[in-house]
Parts: sequence; structure tokens; C-alpha cells
Amino acid sequence: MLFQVRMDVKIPHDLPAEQVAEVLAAEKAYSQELQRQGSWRHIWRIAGQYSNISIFDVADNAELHALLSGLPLFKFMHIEVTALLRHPSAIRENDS
Ligand SMILES: O=C(O)C[C@H]1C=CC(=O)O1
Repeated sequence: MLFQVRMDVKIPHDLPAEQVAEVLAAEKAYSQELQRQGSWRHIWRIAGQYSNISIFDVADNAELHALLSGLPLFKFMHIEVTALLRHPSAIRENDS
């Protein structure tokens, strides 16, 4: 199942710089591992915002929830999920 996920990041200004660096490094490693495994298919920065639009390819809602709630930045994010399905006019077979 495909899902569009929008993540808006808000890290508290008073979080010590060392902790910020730590959580960002953990987030990057977590994200890149899921991208290598194929469940995090796309990640795009939203221009001008500390936000991204991502596409996840997972078995079901429960797997998506588990992946998202495991994000090191989870407690500093607002997340919106949109379920996707193939459009009948789509011409690329491999985008399912
Ligand atoms: O920067 C972000 O958009 C937040 C988060 C998502 C992946 C990652 O490495 O950081």
C-alpha cells in the first residue's frame, strides 16, 4: 500500500545543540535504512519549510504506524498521512 506522508518538524529552540545533532543523525540513519529497504520510496523537501513529503510503500496501516512512530524525530513532528491508490489514467506500470 502506498501512502503520502507529510512531516512538519518543530524542534524546541531550547533543546541543547548536542541533543539536536544526535537526534538528527539518528533520524538520517533511520530514514536512509528504510529507503534502502524500499519501504520509504521517496523523500522530498518542501521548499522554504522544515517539512518533507514522503511516499511510503508498506503492507498496511499498522506497518506505516510502526515505521512513523519509530522516527527519532517523531515527538518533534506533526505528521499527516494520505492513503494513495493507482490512478486509472496513470501510464507508468511500475508506479503502483
Ligand atoms: O528533514 C526532515 O524532513 C525530517 C526527517 C525526515 C528524514 C530525515 O532525515 O529527517
